[in-house]
Amino acid sequence: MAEMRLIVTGAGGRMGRTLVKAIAESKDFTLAGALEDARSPLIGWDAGHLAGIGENGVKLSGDIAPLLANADGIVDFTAPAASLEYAARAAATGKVHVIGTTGMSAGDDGKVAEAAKGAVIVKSGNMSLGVNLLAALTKRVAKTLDQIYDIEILEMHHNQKVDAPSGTALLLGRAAAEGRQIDLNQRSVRSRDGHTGAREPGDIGFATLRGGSVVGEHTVMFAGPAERIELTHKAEDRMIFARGALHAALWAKKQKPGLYSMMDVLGLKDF
Ligand SMILES: NC(=O)C1=CN([C@@H]2O[C@H](COP(=O)(O)OP(=O)(O)OC[C@H]3O[C@@H](n4cnc5c(N)ncnc54)[C@H](OP(=O)(O)O)[C@@H]3O)[C@@H](O)[C@H]2O)C=CC1
Ligand SMILES: O=C(O)C1=N[C@H](C(=O)O)C[C@H](O)C1
Repeated sequence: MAEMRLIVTGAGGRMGRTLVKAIAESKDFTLAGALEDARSPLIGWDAGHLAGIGENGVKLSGDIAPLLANADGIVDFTAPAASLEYAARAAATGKVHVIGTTGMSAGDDGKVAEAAKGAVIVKSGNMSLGVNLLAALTKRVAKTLDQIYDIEILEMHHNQKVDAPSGTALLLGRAAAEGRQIDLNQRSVRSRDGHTGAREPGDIGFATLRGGSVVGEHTVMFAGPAERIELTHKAEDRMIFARGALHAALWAKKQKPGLYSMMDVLGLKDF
């Protein structure tokens, strides 16, 4: 089988460097380009060097246009504005676009859905098998237990993370809401401070911790009378996200244009 040629965006970032390494470790992919913001001081640096695997001859560039003709897809862990631009480029050229970027607004999600009319887009707040399995379990438990069990989602990440709650926490919240057949937007409590009053039954609460070098930890709690059920995932290495994203890219190559999630990729939608 021919290798899939992938452009990695944000190639100087934590996930970009991990993706460059994951691509080098797999026989299924070739690095077709490495991008950073055009104003980045990393433009011109060697992507392999930055990833700690030795020079690979792919220099970081600030312009995706000339790279697209020789690529099958884009793997993108950057920032919301950048991912919207790459989604539009993917749609215009019919390339696969795997989006791991979190912190997008509802309006941003609408633009991604629009772009997915012309491209196969896989977007997920977490590309790991473990978290997507956790989401499937969360949905099932939320459906089984009645509303007397309060749902709270706790996450912790490293001190450089810029968005909260994490994309994963929101993904787990949506899974819980789906299990309970409620609208997360109507029932989510993102922060508590001061005299908040008692907890409203049926709300889904989010709590955020930031510190140190934590890759990503998430717990969904079902707190009932005299007992508590907790489902937890702890990411120990960003490689789990990178390998998930590459798996998604290969899967996407065989799909029709549309917007897909990792639950589609992993066959967990009807779990
Ligand atoms: N879905 C998942 O499984 C996972 C998702 N993530 C998400 O991925 C995103 C990135 O995370 P992380 O790697 O830790 O963050 P980093 O800040 O380390 O990396 C992001 C990189 O993207 C660069 N960038 C910004 N704008 C552009 C642009 N227009 N074109 C190309 N590159 C650009 C940034 O450059 P600069 O610093 O100069 O702005 C930076 O180097 C976050 O939203 C995070 O939440 C992370 C891990 C897993
Ligand atoms: O920014 C990160 O680091 C991570 N972001 C994703 C999120 O927002 O959930 C996934 C992972 O937890 C790491």
